[in-house]
Amino acid sequence: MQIIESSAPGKIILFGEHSVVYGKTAIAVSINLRTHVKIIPYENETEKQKIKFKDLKSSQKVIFEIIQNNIQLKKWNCDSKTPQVFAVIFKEIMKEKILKPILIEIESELPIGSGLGSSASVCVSLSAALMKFSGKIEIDQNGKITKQSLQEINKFAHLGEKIYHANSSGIDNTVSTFGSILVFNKNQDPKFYNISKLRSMGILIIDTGIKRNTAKMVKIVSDLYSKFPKVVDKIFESMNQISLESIENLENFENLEEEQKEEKIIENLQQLTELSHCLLNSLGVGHPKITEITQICNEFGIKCKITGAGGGGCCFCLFSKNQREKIEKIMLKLNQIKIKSFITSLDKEGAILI
Ligand SMILES: Nc1ncnc2c1ncn2[C@@H]1O[C@H](COP(=O)(O)OP(=O)(O)OP(=O)(O)O)[C@@H](O)[C@H]1O
Ligand SMILES: C[C@@](O)(CCO)CC(=O)[O-]
Repeated sequence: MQIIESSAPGKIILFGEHSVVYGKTAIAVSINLRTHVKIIPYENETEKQKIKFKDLKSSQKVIFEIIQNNIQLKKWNCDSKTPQVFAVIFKEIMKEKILKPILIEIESELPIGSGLGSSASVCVSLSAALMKFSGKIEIDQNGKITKQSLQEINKFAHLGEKIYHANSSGIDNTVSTFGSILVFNKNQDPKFYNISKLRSMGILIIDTGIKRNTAKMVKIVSDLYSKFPKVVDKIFESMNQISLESIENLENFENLEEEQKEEKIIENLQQLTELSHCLLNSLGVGHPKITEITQICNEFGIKCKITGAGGGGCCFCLFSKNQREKIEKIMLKLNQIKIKSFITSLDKEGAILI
């Protein structure tokens, strides 16, 4: 058997994190930082699967044993839920198939537990690789995974995401599976926009360095919602409206020249990200470090927003070609106070096999 390799992107949520869990519309985009999975035939040991987290400490190596086609977690000296996620996706995809011993390696370009969808990209790339391993994946004549197989990958990946946090809306795995600009409502079919609409848009990612856990942040919002349902629902509704406004914005300005049109769209998106950020703060998922970062960005007239669950992790600024100089100044200033930042861009590619 040959080595199987897959990858899937991380994401930022432009609008509607948290409210999306309650059935509101949100917008996410895939970014060009990816998680890579390798399945390597493992010749020496029989009846064993190993999974290696290249980004986590080497002691956090897990051994699975297959006993009568059932996966047992034999050694699990690791506080990540990834072994459990792997076991569930593996069982679901492999079903009754005879298993060959394999080594699975997971490695990511994404900061982990930081709002860039690291867990979803693990679930998606793992599902894609295991689908290939099981021989169930369909590839079209351009060598791409077919839409139908992507839908299956997404379904398996969502099972994994639900282990990381039970209340997963499915937005992170969906954007990681299909890529592009995703309009997501968990009660409707997903809709995608071509990223050529925002070809020149840059994204500055700023990492507070504060690790947090999506499940805990989702719980904070759910507690607030239980206490003040009428108030919080109004906040969710405003967030929903911001998403709808941004879709209109993407579809507007047909009468303008391409470049002017993109400038206008980005300008409006920036204003909407500021509104969205304030609403997230009101839900209790902000952090003093993010407030400090937001103020620095404001000094240069640039808007900054939380992405994902909040409570630390990463925040981002959207910028147009003309704002590049300001962004570089922000990066310099952040660097002086030891805050890491980097520039990335949209990536239209979702899950792929290499
Ligand atoms: N490269 C990786 N290798 C192994 N496990 C990983 C890797 N990346 C992420 N994980 C798992 O995902 C968990 C982080 O998931 P979590 O949902 O809290 O954050 P996130 O996905 O980065 O953020 P968000 O859901 O807000 O976008 C980690 O604690 C780890 O268990
Ligand atoms: C916080 C949240 O809305 C987004 C996490 O990236 C959770 C979810 O939608 O599953």
